[in-house]
Amino acid sequence: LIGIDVSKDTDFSEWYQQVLLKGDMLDYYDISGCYILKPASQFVWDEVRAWFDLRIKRLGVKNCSFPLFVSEDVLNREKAHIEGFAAEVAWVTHGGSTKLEKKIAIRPTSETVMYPYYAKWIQSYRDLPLKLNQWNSVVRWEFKHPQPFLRTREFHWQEGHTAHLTEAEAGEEVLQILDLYADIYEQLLAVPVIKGRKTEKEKFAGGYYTTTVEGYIPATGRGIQGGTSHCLGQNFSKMFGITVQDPNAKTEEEKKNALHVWQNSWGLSTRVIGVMVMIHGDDRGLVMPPRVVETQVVIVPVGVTAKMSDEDKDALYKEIEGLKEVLKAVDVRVVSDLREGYSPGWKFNDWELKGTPLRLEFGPGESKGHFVTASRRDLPKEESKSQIAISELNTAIPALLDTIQKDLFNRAEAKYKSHTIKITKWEDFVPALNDKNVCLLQHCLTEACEDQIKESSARSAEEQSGVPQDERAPSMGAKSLCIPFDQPEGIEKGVTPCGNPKCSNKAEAWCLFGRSY
Ligand SMILES: O=C1CCCN[C@@H]1CCCn1cnc2cc(F)c(F)cc2c1=O
Ligand SMILES: [Mg+2]
Repeated sequence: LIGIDVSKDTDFSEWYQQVLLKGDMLDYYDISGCYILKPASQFVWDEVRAWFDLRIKRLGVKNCSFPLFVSEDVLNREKAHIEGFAAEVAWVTHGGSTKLEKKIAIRPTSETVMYPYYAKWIQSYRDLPLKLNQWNSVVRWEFKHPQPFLRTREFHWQEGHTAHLTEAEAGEEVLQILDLYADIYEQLLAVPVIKGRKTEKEKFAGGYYTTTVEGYIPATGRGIQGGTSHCLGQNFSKMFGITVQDPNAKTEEEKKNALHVWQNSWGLSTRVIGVMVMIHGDDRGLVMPPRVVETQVVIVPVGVTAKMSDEDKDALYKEIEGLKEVLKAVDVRVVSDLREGYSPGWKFNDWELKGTPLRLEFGPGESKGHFVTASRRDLPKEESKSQIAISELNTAIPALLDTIQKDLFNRAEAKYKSHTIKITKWEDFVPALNDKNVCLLQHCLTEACEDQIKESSARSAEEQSGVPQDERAPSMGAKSLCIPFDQPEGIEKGVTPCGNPKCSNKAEAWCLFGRSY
């Protein structure tokens, strides 16, 4: 087992694969776009799930399970909804050697599976709000190069689907969920995100509007969509006939016209793990946030030499077990690495690859002085060591883990902020992208302009690099990431609104643009 043999800065995609493999987060599978989540990454997803599940239940959401399969007729229920996605649908065509009469789709998302039952179950306004969620996996047969966690053909996620009597009530919930998504990133994964609304071009076409949390990957300077909470308006309730009687209807006439319910749908996937790894990892491997990592502290015996007597070694190991108990008593997830035949240095490297936030070295010196030698994984080696008195362990270690969590977030936030720049002159845009920035443009929010910006930024990248765009690789064209809720100060009059010299529209809002995943 050797370390990472490429640098994050010079060969990012190779670095990412090695960090995940050598950090024991996943293993590869013979079907392209599919990966095995090993316990280290499953633990992260389980922590995210427990945290989110508790909070959506407080909002009155219930979990349920709908079938994995969607009949062809049901999936194609509304051409409009599916047309742009047809190429991504995976189909079952045989049972054994018997060809099926009609092929069956594997769910890519569950609107068409669930909403016929919403129409059946929702009769009166007293059945509202209906709030159901599924923790499941879905399949999308992506064409672009797969990337572990970020773009996979099967992925685990949650998909929430709610129905409300009024637009206002739906709108309130859209934002409650978006806030929870932002909290997952910022509080659990130590990843800063920007909240905003998707433009008409980038929103979920079947919906009314899309809100999103947008992350930023410093190593590539690319934005990344972290999770989406859509208001579907009445689009799907009109498609599927989900109606209730108007509770305020007075006359028989009014009673007859049914109200179409207002719906939301919201999803967050195991993509969160990839974002966390890409942001915090370094050339020694994973760097894991204490809040979600399976093992927060590892205790490694040091100074155990061949000339040490067995009883001295046993005594030292016994002391280490005692230290573990002290930490377990304050809910620290701690292990000791007593493997024989491996040097301390080998063990240090192994746990650094796994991104274990804190290593405690304990040998005869520490034992005599009643302290441990602590090493923080998130700091450069030379700055990472400190001595902690054994009597302080039960308060100092939890505090130190909390400090590591906060420092990881603060460093990532500083990088995001310093690489988000306001552009007021078109000629500054592409150079800013090439400097690994995401850009705030005063944008007219028209789709035509977005297309223009995307294609001219892609073209100038090709001209500069001389390399044609690989259709399966992430695009070099910049796209709109979101219209941040937190808008910079007012729109400057007279400035080319959307960075598109040919645009003569009025600037409507500051819009975040960037190359993305
Ligand atoms: O993004 C979410 C959150 C969770 C529930 N779904 C919404 C919208 C999903 C948009 N979407 C996204 N991808 C799709 C891929 C397909 F193959 C397909 F048939 C349909 C879709 C599709 O509708
Ligand atoms: Mg897609």
